[in-house]
Amino acid sequence: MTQPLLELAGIAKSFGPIDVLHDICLEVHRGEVLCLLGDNGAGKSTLIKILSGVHKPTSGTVAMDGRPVAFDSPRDAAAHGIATVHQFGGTFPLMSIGRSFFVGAELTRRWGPFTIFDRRRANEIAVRETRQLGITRIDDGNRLVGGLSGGERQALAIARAVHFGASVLILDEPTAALGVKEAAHVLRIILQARRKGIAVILITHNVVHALTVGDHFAVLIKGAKAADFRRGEKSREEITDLMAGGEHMAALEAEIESTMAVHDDPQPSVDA
Ligand SMILES: Nc1ncnc2c1ncn2[C@@H]1O[C@H](COP(=O)(O)OP(=O)(O)OP(=O)(O)O)[C@@H](O)[C@H]1O
Repeated sequence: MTQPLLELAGIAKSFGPIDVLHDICLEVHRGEVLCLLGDNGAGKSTLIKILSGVHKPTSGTVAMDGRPVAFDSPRDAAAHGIATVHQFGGTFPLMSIGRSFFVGAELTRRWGPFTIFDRRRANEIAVRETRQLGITRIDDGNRLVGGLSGGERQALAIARAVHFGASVLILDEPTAALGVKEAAHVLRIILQARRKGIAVILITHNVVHALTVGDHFAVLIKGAKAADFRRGEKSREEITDLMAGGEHMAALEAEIESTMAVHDDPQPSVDA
């Protein structure tokens, strides 16, 4: 296989006496979707915070294109091409679409002796880039971000990351708060980003969503990598069990069903 775009070797993270991540080794390639799976508290957010420059690892190395990198801040990680989109798109509800698209990288133009924000061009680009991802309902860059649906906000945030040249796109639970149709749209956008050669890291609790778009899967259990496999190597049931920390969900399901059966049993009728 080609050289990974992103390579984690022996990453560990402790917060004081609390060891949260242990010896995580992972490779992410261009044009692939890595699904990072795991139960609540498994360490997924901590790992992506290391990748997005929020936390520094206690030990271990991160390399991009074979060269070690260390991120001093989220801005530094972004400068290395790592974009992180959070559950609600991380956008600003009271800003217009165009302005939020260019936040931190304002497009300007001259107006007499002044330099001012180029609202018309910003709106034009934001709308065009988002529409290119198939969100055709976004047609006016002056609209407030707060008026967009959850899926549209995700699309806007992903379009922004793509526009600013992200090579790694980290999506933290992008479909968690969405209905079926909107989630499908976001999954389609993830595939579009993959087609552009972007390495996508998708954090999700939804096995169906992961299986729909994932090429590669890593499961964290209690801060350690418990499994690392490629599409087709494990069944949905096996993945669900792994995500539940290795406990057999099938056994739990059978238990629930038998309890429900007792409750559903029709009461014997008492004839007077
Ligand atoms: N700053 C911190 N200080 C101490 N402990 C922390 C800190 N951040 C995270 N932890 C602990 O690390 C563990 C992993 O947390 P993390 O948020 O990374 O898990 P997660 O897999 O993202 O969970 P979820 O799916 O619920 O978001 C948890 O037990 C959490 O309490």
